[in-house]
Amino acid sequence: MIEVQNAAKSYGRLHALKEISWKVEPGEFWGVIGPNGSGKSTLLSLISGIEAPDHGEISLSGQPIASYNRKALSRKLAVLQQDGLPPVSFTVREVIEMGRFPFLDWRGREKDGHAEKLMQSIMDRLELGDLADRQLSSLSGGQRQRAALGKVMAQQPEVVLLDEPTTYLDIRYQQQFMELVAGWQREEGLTVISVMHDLNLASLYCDRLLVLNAGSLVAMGAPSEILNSDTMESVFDVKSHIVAHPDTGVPQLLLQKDAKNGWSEAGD
Ligand SMILES: Nc1ncnc2c1ncn2[C@@H]1O[C@H](COP(=O)(O)OP(=O)(O)OP(=O)(O)O)[C@@H](O)[C@H]1O
Repeated sequence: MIEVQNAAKSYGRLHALKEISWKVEPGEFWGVIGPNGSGKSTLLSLISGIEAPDHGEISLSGQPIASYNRKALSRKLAVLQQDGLPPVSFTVREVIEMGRFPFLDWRGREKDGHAEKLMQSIMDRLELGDLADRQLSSLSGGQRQRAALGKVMAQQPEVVLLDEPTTYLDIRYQQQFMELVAGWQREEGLTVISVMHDLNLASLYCDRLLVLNAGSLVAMGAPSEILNSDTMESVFDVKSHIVAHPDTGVPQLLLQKDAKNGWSEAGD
């Protein structure tokens, strides 16, 4: 589905990404993890075609990303940022309809006769019915992010790129958001690549994790292969305990308090 071959990107003298090679198969759910500034968003911007690599190749369904025109790319791939929609005066319904842009003909008319049904099913699924006529500027961050997901769903892409999509959400909305994406992915066989800062969420929802550190790809594999105390220390510089999730067995991270900061159990 997506192939990244020796892709590198620098900003001035800073090597944001150094020779990354990576293959994503259709229907996989990948989490991209790594410390601040490790190149996660840069990798996503190369895959989405927003930026071009300095060298190397990125292809989607066997064709270079750069060879797609905007509409053709939008039918294949959608991007959702951490703050997916600004608080503007468009209503939720209008914004979700904007997701249909790649499917409009030259007169701005919908080519797909089932679009109305699709809109309704998205509204129902995301429980946006009551918010449909509200302006984005009157919604909470969590509600706006649900509307942003609706817009991306209306786009009916094959690949979704999510850049820290749950950053501003409270714990309930984080879970709800990831469940909605996971349900959509299972039903449609969607390919998902999500930059994640919350490693426990990443472990719960992603099939595979790609780890970046200082612009280099340092590990990839199932969460059970990746999330261990050694990686946490070498990549993230934190001391942790890894425990198995009682329901699913996937690794979950517990931070250790840092004794270097002068704290000790005995309080001395
Ligand atoms: N447009 C740009 N111009 C200059 N430097 C940039 C630009 N975009 C990113 N960088 C730099 O490239 C490096 C990687 O940035 P990137 O945003 O990809 O990291 P990240 O892993 O997504 O970080 P975070 O977790 O903090 O969001 C950083 O040092 C960043 O400052």
